[in-house]
Amino acid sequence: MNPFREDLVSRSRPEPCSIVIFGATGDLTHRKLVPALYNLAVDGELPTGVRIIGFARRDKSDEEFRSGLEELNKKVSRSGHDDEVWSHLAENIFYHKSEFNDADGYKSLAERLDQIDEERGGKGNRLFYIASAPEFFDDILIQLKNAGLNEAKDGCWARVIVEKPFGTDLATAKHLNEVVNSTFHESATYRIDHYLGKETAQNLMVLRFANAIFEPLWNSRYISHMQITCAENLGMEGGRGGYYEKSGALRDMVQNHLLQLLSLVAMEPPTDLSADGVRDEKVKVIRSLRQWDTPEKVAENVVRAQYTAGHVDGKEVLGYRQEDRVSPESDTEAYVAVRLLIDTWRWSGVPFYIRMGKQLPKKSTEISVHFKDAPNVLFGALTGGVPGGNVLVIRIQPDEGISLRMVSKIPGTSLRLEPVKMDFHYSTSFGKGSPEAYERLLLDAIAGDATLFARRDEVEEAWRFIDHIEHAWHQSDNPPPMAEYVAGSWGPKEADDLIKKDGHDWRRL
Ligand SMILES: NC(=O)C1=CN([C@@H]2O[C@H](COP(=O)(O)OP(=O)(O)OC[C@H]3O[C@@H](n4cnc5c(N)ncnc54)[C@H](OP(=O)(O)O)[C@@H]3O)[C@@H](O)[C@H]2O)C=CC1
Ligand SMILES: O=C1O[C@H](COP(=O)(O)O)[C@@H](O)[C@H](O)[C@H]1O
Repeated sequence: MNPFREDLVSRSRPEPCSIVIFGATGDLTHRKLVPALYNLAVDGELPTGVRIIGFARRDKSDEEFRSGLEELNKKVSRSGHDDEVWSHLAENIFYHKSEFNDADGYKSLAERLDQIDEERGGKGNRLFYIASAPEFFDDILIQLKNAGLNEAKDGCWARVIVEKPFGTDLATAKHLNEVVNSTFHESATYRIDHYLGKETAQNLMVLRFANAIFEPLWNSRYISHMQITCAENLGMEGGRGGYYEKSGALRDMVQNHLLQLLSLVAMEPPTDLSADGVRDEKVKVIRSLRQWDTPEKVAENVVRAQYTAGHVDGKEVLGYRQEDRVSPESDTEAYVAVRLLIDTWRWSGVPFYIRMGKQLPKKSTEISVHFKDAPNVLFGALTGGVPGGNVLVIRIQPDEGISLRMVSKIPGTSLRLEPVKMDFHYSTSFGKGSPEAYERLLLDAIAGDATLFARRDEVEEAWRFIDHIEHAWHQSDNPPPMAEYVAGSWGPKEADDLIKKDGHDWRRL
């Protein structure tokens, strides 16, 4: 639910509904979606009368489906496993067996949904969650339409959540958008980006627009540059290599999650907090990105790399090209660093740097805002100054929080300066952990609030930017080279050079 003033946001209360999950025997449903619904139930936030209908092709009874979900919920739920809450939820879980392209399966789904509503007093609201591999997205949407399940009936609503990846380039994203919008109205379409559901990502707008002290400084006059880092200490575990080979770091993380974070940190204040009010401003940021539209510009502003064998968390790990389901000649990047410029009045001349990599020393995602140095006229003369004295760090995960680095006098009789840190940790300030991103996002979709979901134009603008880079890498005559870094290190030397060219360094995490 939108945390802001109720009278300023257009959304309704979460209502009873049937949530149909396509791909319900899969990993996402078991590890994320059902545990998220369970946690909402534990916190008393799930409206009574929410039903979950799993749709997949293998044979399973309702009971078998429930017990498989329960087994995993016990392992992964952030609030443990309460038998009473679970059994109440489980009474409302059903399984529907069908192939994604079988028209009869959707006809019988429609009948089953009506029957569940009739027996259990449901209203007929429907939330369709497409949690399948992307090659099935079209089929599922078209079959929903053919079965009339896309239409809101008798004062009820029908909405669709579409999982990532939302296309693999601009053309495929546009095609998918055509299919989605010919099936569901844009206002009933929820393109999920789980980074937008993370607590600190949501807090970005609050930090910027509910505190009078930051916004006056939030521009090229006071900010030297910003960095967005997403470090992961995993490689291609669990057979992910096959998927990753077709994706790579740029498409897997930058096109969606990291450009979404960039748009939140760089957008103008929205005129209101409605879904479109916020998304209108976010899309302007992505639309204003200077395009790296030649191989030369890509070589100058983007670094791609693969890891070689090394050690992460004290364990020996393989190089990217030796990973399961990865080609020994792979030209897929497991690391990317991009220098971005946003051609707006506010950000003229301020570089933004995004880096993302697998098999780095630790898992950490953060945004750092580096302020310009104070004039060097007073303390500089005595001490040499403290360059990079003011940095605001927004920790997205783990240890969610915000810190501000400032320069202080070291106690003593002489004038010596050193940076110190003011630190806010969610866990200690609020005394409780944050909900999982999927909890918040599922509840928002049930409540009809699309603020934290990507709109069609945002997705397409992001692909427009990414496509030029992918084109230079894979389709040009002089592709920029692939760099290397040792697994467990902080990335390739070329990425350090990229930021050093502007006189900056990556923040040490
Ligand atoms: N797993 C994760 O953590 C994340 C996943 N995602 C995205 O979510 C989506 C699903 O991922 P994930 O759960 O990992 O995938 P899985 O491969 O684990 O699950 C695929 C599901 O699709 C069903 N399925 C496949 N083919 C058919 C068919 N022809 N007809 C009916 N059902 C079929 C399978 O059913 P059956 O078992 O009956 O074959 C299974 O339920 C992907 O788009 C992925 O990118 C996004 C973020 C995180
Ligand atoms: O979407 C994806 O996200 C995960 C990282 O998510 P996080 O919430 O753990 O930060 C990433 O590992 C994966 O490759 C990507 O597909």
